[in-house]
Amino acid sequence: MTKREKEILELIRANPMISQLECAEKLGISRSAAAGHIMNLISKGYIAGKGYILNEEPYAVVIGGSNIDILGTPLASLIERDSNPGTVTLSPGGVGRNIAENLARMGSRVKLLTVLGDDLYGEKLLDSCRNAGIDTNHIKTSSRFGTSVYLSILDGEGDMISAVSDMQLIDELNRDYLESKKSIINGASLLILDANLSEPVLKYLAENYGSVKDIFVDTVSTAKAGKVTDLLRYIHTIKPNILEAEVLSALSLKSGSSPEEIADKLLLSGLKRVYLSLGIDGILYKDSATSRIFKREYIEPVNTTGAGDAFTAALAHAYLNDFSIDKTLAFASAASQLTILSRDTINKDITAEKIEMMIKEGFNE
Ligand SMILES: Nc1ncnc2c1ncn2[C@@H]1O[C@H](COP(=O)(O)OP(=O)(O)OP(=O)(O)O)[C@@H](O)[C@H]1O
Ligand SMILES: O=c1[nH]cc([C@@H]2O[C@H](CO)[C@@H](O)[C@H]2O)c(=O)[nH]1
Repeated sequence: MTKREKEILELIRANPMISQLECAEKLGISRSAAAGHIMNLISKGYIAGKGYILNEEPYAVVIGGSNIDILGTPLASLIERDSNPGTVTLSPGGVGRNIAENLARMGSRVKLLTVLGDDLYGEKLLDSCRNAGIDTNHIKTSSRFGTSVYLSILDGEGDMISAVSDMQLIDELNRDYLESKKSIINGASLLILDANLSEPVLKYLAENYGSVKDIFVDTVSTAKAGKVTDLLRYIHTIKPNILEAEVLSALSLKSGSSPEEIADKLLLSGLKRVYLSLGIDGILYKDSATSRIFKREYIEPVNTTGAGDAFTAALAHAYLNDFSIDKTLAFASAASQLTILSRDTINKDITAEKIEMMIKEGFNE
């Protein structure tokens, strides 16, 4: 398929009833040229029939941050305010990008809307996304700031001690860019956002798409979760950990609220489904009719970074494939477990089949 045919196919995918003239105008070519490309797409079998109805799977659109993760792990217990011998590794990261990569590796179709710097890290991230099977055609590259970086120090157990995220570039993921991707977003079966996005962008997406699309949100961190507090009514599914849920609900365990009460308060806002992640204690799920606690056996983590992102991706895969709530809980928890067994933020071996196997046989086999 030529680049031009690809562009036309994207337009038709987003709007199967689009006319030749509209295609031509959007691409700045003549109507007859557009007609020629469409004929080629028909003869190559990409267009199934009149009306341009395509035979294709539904897809998710992920809109969020991409980072290079630099993870330092000391060989012995960390000595603060000192230089610790250990290992330093680089891996592709960023919550939105991680969700997209996990989702693609699970076998779902996914298009990523993110922004990368015009530098080596940006190229590395673009490659990693392509290799994972993400549709990268709509990613923005900007030379205004460098590619975002996340720097984290882990303890001997693979748990994060502290981290700094440098993500100024996310401001380039702005309303103008998203307006230009309207047709891609409109064609999505599911919209997944992360709280790396700026407050105005989150508001714009929630207000414009919340009533026509199911929106999943990953709250990222306690520092960023607060950006979606006033948008909960537009959100279908959210997966905060307990600290992020405290920010969202303005309740706290310390002042006597239980995780159930915190989840209930979030549901009162109009949100449909809450997966409250409790770390090694598992997950509390709540919707207006159901409440469940789900916990798998404890496993010794290698690196817990990215466990939550794999969980959100698995929720999305389950949604796109109509899993029951029970199956969703088992699937998403097993996806997190596979992730914490990997040294990198993403377990490159993650597939839906591997996750199913983990559910049946446990992690030893
Ligand atoms: N050591 C462990 N053993 C078994 N399951 C675990 C373990 N750690 C995490 N999990 C599973 O992974 C899920 C998500 O983990 P966790 O609560 O650490 O992520 P999070 O805080 O939501 O996200 P993030 O990765 O962004 O910090 C948990 O709900 C649990 O099901
Ligand atoms: O503020 C942020 N901190 C951390 C991340 C990313 O979280 C991932 C782990 O869950 C990791 O890849 C990091 O880049 C982010 O996107 N924004």
